[in-house]
Amino acid sequence: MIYILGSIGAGKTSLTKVLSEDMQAPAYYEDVEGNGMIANMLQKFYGAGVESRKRTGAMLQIAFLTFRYQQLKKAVTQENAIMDSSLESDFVMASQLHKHGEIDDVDFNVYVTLSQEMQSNVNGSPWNGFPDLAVYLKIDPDHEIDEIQSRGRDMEDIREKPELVDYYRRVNTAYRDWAKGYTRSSMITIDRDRYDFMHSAADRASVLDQIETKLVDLGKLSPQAFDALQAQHADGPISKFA
Ligand SMILES: Nc1ncnc2c1ncn2[C@@H]1O[C@H](COP(=O)(O)OP(=O)(O)OP(=O)(O)O)[C@@H](O)[C@H]1O
Repeated sequence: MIYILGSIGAGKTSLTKVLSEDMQAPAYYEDVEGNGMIANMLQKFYGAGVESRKRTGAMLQIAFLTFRYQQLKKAVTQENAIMDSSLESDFVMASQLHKHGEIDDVDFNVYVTLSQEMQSNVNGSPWNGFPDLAVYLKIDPDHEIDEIQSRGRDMEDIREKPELVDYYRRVNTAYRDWAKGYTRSSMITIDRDRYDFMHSAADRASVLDQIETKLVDLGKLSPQAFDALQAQHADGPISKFA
């Protein structure tokens, strides 16, 4: 299993798409628009800044947890399944809400217990329930805000809600801190300020090489399969994303 992690708008969904198409591997997405339960919760969560986060933060995390668990149960049975969000990324989000007093201690305790229970239910499955590789998309906070604005979701818009800037910066910091202490699997960091894997074919090939080289090191991709992918990058089928 491969987890893609990074702060809001870092490009997790895009990278998941690029990598899964390149490797012909199964992909699991957040699917904000397609999942009514999550979409409705997010509208409430973003609705009125700190107040709405306090009111709905804990229940939003339970909603994400439920959805993620449904995905994880399936993903653990597949080789190199790629997840653009995970129990791991949710934990980063839930922890920063707790740290800032938007989820109280009692609710956070329920959340952590439930999350651990879900994790333990998939441990022991074919690929042990934890990822083989975490890919961290590290992005500068100002660049991140540009990306969030340019995707144009009303609920995330800082022109409507300038106070969201603080929230975005806080999440960015939470991911940086998380990356410093992460030990549950191998991890590589992709510099999102340097590589634009959506618009540059050369950057895309470079990012894919970094990830796939690591998968070879981990024994999750054979050298022969890697060679074939390298040739594929040179031929350019992945340029269709440009
Ligand atoms: N556990 C969580 N707690 C709170 N908000 C979350 C959580 N997981 C996701 N979200 C929010 O849900 C929305 C998810 O949208 P989506 O996955 O399309 O984007 P993203 O997480 O910003 O990733 P990407 O890097 O692909 O842009 C974002 O606003 C994100 O902040």
